[in-house]
Parts: sequence; structure tokens; C-alpha cells
Amino acid sequence: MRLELSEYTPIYSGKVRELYAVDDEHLLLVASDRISAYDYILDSQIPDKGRVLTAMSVFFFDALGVPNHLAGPADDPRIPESVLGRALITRRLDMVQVECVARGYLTGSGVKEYRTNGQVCGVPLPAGLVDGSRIDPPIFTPATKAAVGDHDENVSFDRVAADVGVELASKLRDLTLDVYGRGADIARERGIILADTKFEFGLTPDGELLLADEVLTPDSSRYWDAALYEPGRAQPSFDKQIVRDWLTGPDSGWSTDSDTPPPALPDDVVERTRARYIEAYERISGLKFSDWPGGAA
Ligand SMILES: N#Cc1c(N)ncnc1-c1cnn(CCN2CCOCC2)c1
Repeated sequence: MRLELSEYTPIYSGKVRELYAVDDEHLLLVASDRISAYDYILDSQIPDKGRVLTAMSVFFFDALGVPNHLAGPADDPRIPESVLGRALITRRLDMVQVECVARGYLTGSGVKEYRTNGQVCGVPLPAGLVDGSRIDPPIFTPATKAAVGDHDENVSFDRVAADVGVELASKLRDLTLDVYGRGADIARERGIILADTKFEFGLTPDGELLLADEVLTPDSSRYWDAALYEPGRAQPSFDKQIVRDWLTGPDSGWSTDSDTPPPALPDDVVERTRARYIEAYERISGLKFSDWPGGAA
């Protein structure tokens, strides 16, 4: 008999995910159907978004074979029925307070920094790059974890080494670039560009470094459709562009200049966005989302 979610102690609530304590050594990581856009958590939810992103993490954890925090299968008996398919049992780790970012393309905060000094996180880049330019080989561009609601601050490798020691900083960098590179290769073979991603790592009591949190999902990474890739402009988001275009289009009555929260999304925008998440998962994994636990009975 599965416990109810209310029987677990909540210990962390993020923009779209929550953590609960299962016991002294295990956590329940729950992904919601909430979606963010333009730094707002939208009132509208995307049905099955939490299940799709959980399925993506599990696919990549399995495919990439990196020691990680998973401590049970997607249908683990400790997972409450109400969150089955969008929750995972994980080992409770001592989290390394570094956002481990890998960039294979120049965009977002990276392109802003590049335009001021030709570098990103202290890594010099070739002259003449534009928004969306490929960075080959990919670079490690860590950030400090911001308080809820703030943006992370890009920092140099030397700053990470000063904070956590050069040996652990080097392991974080090497693992981040290796896992990103192999994950991006898998996606690229299936027509999807993983432009960049953010990993989190934690330490076990005996000092083993494990990959934690979510892995290579559209919430922790930028997903682009390779068929639409064109350097020199902001690339359309594979998963969120439908939402972004509607919110900034003529029908929403809202704009990014508005000082009010975005309006609710029309049903067709919700449904098309749901379909994009499922398409990304099925194309990358080669699996059927309908086979993933927790679907409508
Ligand atoms: N994963 C993991 C994990 C772990 N395996 N052990 C101990 N702590 C954490 C942890 C605590 N906070 N965060 C930041 C990321 N959060 C994830 C959930 O949703 C909110 C954001 C990770």
C-alpha cells in the first residue's frame, strides 16, 4: 500500500519541483506540471510535463551510466500514487553548492558576458561569435546558486576551486563536460540540439560524487530544433516557444513590459506544448511515453 504524499515531510520547494524526506537516507523528488516563462510561474499547468521530464531524467541516467542519486525505479513502492511517474526516490546527498553548467552554444547570459569581454566565466572564446554560435569544444561555465527568485551568478573555475577545492572542482568540470557532451550527441543524432545544461552533484557520506537533481531535461537545458537552427539570433525553444509566442503575441493582452503576471494560456497552447514535451522525449529516447508509469488509468 503506497503512502500518501502528505505523509512525507516537505524539505524544499522550487519553482517547478519539490523535495520530501522519505527517511534519513532517502528523498522523494517530485516534478510538477508547472511551467515558467519570462521569469514567471504561469497559472496554467501543462498536463504530464512532470511525468515527461521525469522520464527524460531516467532515460539519461540510464543511457549515460554515470553514478547518480537514483535509489529506486519509477514505480518504486515508496512513491505515492498521486505523483507516480513524476517522482523519484533518491539518495540523500551532501549537495555541492555549484550550478555545473556546460555550454555547447553561445546564448543567454553567456552571450551577454561574451559581448563585454570576449569570455564566459573566464574562458576566452574566439572573436566574431554571435547568439547561437556553436562553442566547440563545449565549455564549463559554473554559477553560484541564487536565492529563490534570483538569477544565478556566473563564476570562474578558479572561484569554484577556491570554494570547494581544486580536486573537486576539476571532477565537477570533467564530469559536467563529459555528461553534457554524450547527452548532446544522443540528442543531436535525433535532430534536437541541447545547447546547454545545468547539473547538480552531491557527495555520499563516504565521499563519492554522484550526479543528482534532474538531468538534461528542457527545464535544466536549452532544447532547440536542429532543423530551425540559425546562428545570429535567439533560437526558438523546442518546448516553450509556443507559450512564449502566444504570451508576446496580439491575443494575450500581455507583453514582457507588463507589470502584471502573464494571463492563463488557451487550451490549444497548453495541448500543443504538452505534445512538444512528449515529442522531445520520444525522439530522444526512442521510447513511447504511453509506456511510462502514472498515466490516466
Ligand atoms: N536532487 C537532489 C538532492 C539530493 N539527492 N540529496 C540532497 N539534496 C538534494 C537537493 C536539495 N536541493 N536541491 C536543489 C535542486 N532542487 C531539487 C528539487 O526541486 C527543487 C530544486 C537538490
